[in-house]
Amino acid sequence: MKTEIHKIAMIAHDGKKAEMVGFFKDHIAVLQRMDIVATGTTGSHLQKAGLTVDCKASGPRGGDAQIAAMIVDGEIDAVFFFRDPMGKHPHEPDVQMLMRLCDLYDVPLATNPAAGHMFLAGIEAQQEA
Ligand SMILES: O=C(CO)COP(=O)(O)O
Repeated sequence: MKTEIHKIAMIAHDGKKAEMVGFFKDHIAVLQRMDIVATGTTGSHLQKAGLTVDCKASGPRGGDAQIAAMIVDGEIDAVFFFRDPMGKHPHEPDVQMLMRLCDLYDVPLATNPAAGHMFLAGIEAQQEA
């Protein structure tokens, strides 16, 4: 696992987008120092909330797959993917692929806000050290 986190991916299913924006607001200081890539609709929510984000395609139109390719290329240090466990997603194979590649390439993957808070607490502690 990479110990320094510079570039992260942020992705949220529709039922989790409000939580993703709240999460961003809770951690605005540390997140603003990172390069952030996001799936399309998640990214536009984050942009509206004030974050500079590189927006890929919307998830159902291949955005998860684009971010998965970046993981293969070693371009992503951590993924925050707030999944909606109650939703059905037409691009579920892409979602599974992205998560599999996180495991294959040992990229930290937070699938809910509680894990995300712990990740960022760890990153903040590293940056202060
Ligand atoms: O569907 C998603 C993740 O699988 C998220 O995509 P959007 O951010 O474009 O809604």
